[in-house]
Amino acid sequence: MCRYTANKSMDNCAFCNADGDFLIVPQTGRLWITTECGKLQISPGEIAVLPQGFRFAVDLPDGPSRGYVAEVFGTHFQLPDLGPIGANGLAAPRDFVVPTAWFEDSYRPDYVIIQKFGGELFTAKQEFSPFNVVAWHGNYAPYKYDLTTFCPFNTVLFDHGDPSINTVLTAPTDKPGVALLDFVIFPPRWLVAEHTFRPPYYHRNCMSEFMGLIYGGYEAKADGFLPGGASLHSCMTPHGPDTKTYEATIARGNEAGPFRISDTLAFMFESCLIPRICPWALESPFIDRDYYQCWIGLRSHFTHEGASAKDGDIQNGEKED
Ligand SMILES: O=C(O)Cc1cc(O)ccc1O
Ligand SMILES: [Fe+2]
Repeated sequence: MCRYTANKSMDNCAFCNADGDFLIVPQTGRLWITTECGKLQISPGEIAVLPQGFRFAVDLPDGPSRGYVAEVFGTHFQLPDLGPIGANGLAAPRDFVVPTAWFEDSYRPDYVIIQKFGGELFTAKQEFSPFNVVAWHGNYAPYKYDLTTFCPFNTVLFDHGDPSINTVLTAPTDKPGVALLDFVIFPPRWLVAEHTFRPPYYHRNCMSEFMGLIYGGYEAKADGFLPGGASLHSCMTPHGPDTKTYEATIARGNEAGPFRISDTLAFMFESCLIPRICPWALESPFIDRDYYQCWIGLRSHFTHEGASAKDGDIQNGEKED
């Protein structure tokens, strides 16, 4: 999982990932992607999956562009099992779009194919465009998906559900319920839970969570998490809402009515693997070394008031020996 930035369209060259599948999440600037199956044009708010082995070239119609990419090995993305949700909900198969065949039959001297294989890049030269497929059929193809067509399900009475309820696509492992990578979104939606702390709970867990923001703000971060930014909470690293969000939520109390979270689109790549941070990222001047400050000042709002002390309870000020 990583972020990408690009300032130049690919010229007379194509890329091919022999290792795994790419999931691309643009945040700024459209991507016009030519593949062997045809063209996919994606805008921020849409995603594309470029499966292992397809050659593709990317044009930047809006100039400089950035976003996020996840890569999975040894399996492919699929829709999550809907379980008790039943037949319909979350991402619907009808909203996934595959390209229509498109081809160019031209002489292209010095056309370069860049192939990622075993984590290394190899180049080969040829004299023709790789986009010479006149027609295709089958069920292994690049595709795109518009995240606004996602139909969220969530709590309608109490408690905060696991974010996996917002899974758009999952790359499974052999262990049921444990994903190599879940692509989860936090789209505009209604919050209605009663007697519930509605933002994400404070937690640490066995999955590693890489988050990005496509537009707007994120419900757990009042400050410091901006569109285009990213956070990583690796396996068993405690995290949760920043102090400002926590205090604002507590101040609203139990009587907060239905509330619509609008103008926001955050997402998470959630993996059972532990991401290794590359030196390039660790040395980046853009690392937020003060990130922990967002939790400074967190204080307990719990009191013993109203609770009758039982024998054996430890009272404030007493010491346990
Ligand atoms: O950490 C996060 O912000 C992502 C997240 C959101 C949520 O609603 C519940 C759990 C969780 O990890
Ligand atoms: Fe989390």
